[in-house]
Amino acid sequence: MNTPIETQLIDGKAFAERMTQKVTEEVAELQKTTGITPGLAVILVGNDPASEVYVRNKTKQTHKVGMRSFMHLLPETTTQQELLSLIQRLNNDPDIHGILVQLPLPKHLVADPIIQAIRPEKDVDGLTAYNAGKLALGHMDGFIPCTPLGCLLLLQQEVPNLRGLNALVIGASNLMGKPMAQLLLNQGCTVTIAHIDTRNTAELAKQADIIIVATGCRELVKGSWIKKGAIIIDVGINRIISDDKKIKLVGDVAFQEALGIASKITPVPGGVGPITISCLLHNTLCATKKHLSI
Ligand SMILES: Nc1nc2c(c(=O)[nH]1)N[C@@H](CN(C=O)c1ccc(C(=O)N[C@@H](CCC(=O)O)C(=O)O)cc1)CN2
Ligand SMILES: [Mg+2]
Repeated sequence: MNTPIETQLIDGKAFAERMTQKVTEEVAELQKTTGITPGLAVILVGNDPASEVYVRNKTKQTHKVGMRSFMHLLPETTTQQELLSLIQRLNNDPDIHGILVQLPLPKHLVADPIIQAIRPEKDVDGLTAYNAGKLALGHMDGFIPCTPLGCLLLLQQEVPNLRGLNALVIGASNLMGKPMAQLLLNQGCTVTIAHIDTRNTAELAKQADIIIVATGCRELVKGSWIKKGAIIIDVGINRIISDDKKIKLVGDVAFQEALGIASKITPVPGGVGPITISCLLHNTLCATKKHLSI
């Protein structure tokens, strides 16, 4: 008989609060000992409403931990060259220790050359070829993209030894799926990556001890895909109109179906999302310390 098991919710919000508190203490200590305040520059091009919310939260939390925030809100009409010139200016500004270009960029801009223009020492999003290459080589001292780093920290809290576990990463973006797979590989997991052209994702999921999903397809992962006792990390954030006509956030996992089958799951909202910004602040603090060689 298929008896349901108790599914534990992984509280990302509480984890993020603890992490942010630690960054706050370290920023105060750094200021006391060196007089230096970490500075984070965030660039947002255009008016994507979700990006505006994320960028506003980044500014708010940057101030809250005692760092300086340099916000660049650019119009939709910004050209590739204007954006590259701004990045050059920020690269050379000694008050700025971290630079981030909020993604996605408007369609007329080509994201990769813009991201690659960021000096690797200020690339707190971990998206330059240098930092991605470091991670691919198994080095953990480069900058690691914030969302996969947050997922790894949550997983390590739940499962101290990940060695030998079967992990399925669904989604292969540079921001999430690819670095996530590298991180899990570096932890000793047997990693499979499923993506848009994968034909048997459900079958792969049934073999997985850990499923990490970041596709933007609402409720893609069904209860029937999940092995009993698996751990699910849901990175998806999809906005839907609920029966009572309110906007509701749902993940890439059919949450209700997963209950009773998964041993642990991150909820949406309140799972992975909040840790993304804590990891950004952590990376900015690390960038400042590296700059000071401490
Ligand atoms: N340059 C980058 N662009 C983007 C990144 C990134 O790491 N670097 N990640 C996402 C957006 N993002 C931060 O930028 C982000 C996404 C979600 C959350 C969050 O707290 N989510 C909440 C729900 C909030 C809501 O949408 O109402 C949750 O899941 O509980 C924070 C940051 C894409 N772009
Ligand atoms: Mg584009």
